[in-house]
Amino acid sequence: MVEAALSLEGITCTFVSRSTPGQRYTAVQDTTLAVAPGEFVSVVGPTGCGKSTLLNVGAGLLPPSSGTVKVFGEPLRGINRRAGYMFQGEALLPWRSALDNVTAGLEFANVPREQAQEEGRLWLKRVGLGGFESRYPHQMSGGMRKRTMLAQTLIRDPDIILMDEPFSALDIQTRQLMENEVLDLWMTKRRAVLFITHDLDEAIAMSDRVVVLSAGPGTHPIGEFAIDLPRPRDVAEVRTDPRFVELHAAIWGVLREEVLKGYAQQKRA
Ligand SMILES: Nc1ncnc2c1ncn2[C@@H]1O[C@H](COP(=O)(O)OP(=O)(O)OP(=O)(O)O)[C@@H](O)[C@H]1O
Repeated sequence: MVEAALSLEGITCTFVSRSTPGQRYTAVQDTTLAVAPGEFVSVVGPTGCGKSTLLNVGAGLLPPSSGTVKVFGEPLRGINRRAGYMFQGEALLPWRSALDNVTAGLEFANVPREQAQEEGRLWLKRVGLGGFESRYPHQMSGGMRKRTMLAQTLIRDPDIILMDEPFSALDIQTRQLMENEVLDLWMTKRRAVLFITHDLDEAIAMSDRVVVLSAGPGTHPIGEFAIDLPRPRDVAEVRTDPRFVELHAAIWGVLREEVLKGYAQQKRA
């Protein structure tokens, strides 16, 4: 069997309340999830169920209360250096130009400035931002900022790419363009991707496999679906494929109840 690029084994995450120290909340319970090298896996689940928590565990940003994280078979200690992480929100430094934001990771890795700048220009071109090197974040649209973040994440060529609802703030057209761009880049490099989304259409259109999480507390996987749609895919066109419709119905059958539970919990909170 091929060694998983990222493997979360029996992960439980319990948070202690800061305001009431005796109070605990188990967000994720006994979750096992693996991504093979070159595989694109999406995790879907109701809002607040623990998707970001799991991704933070995989990134090494949050040590689990129990369970093991392995990266290419090695137990993870500290930050996952083989992973690139694209966050949900804005993660650009406002005082740096697009180019200087993209090259930040290379700078921290002590890559000589000239080489970093050359690679940065290349990556900005790849994400459709050739000519926008000197723009500052406040001078760019939301879509341009997301493209810059994508280049910033991919420039270090990580073996594992962790993405937390990267396009949720974008309008649907820009979002689909970016989803296709990510798929094109992924097809050329075939890195392991763990992609978090609450959008089932996006998950099916992008992935090889979709994992469904239960509502919290004690979130855990309750379903797993292989997405056998042919590649290359266009995320807009693939939605009309009868197999897509079939998969959507099957996954929604599992997810629907959990979404309702998650919604009811949020209303109570
Ligand atoms: N550091 C923390 N301390 C206390 N509780 C936390 C902490 N981090 C997350 N939680 C709680 O754990 C649960 C899961 O949060 P998480 O952000 O992982 O959910 P999510 O599925 O990514 O949510 P969304 O879909 O809204 O982005 C939530 O109830 C959240 O309030």
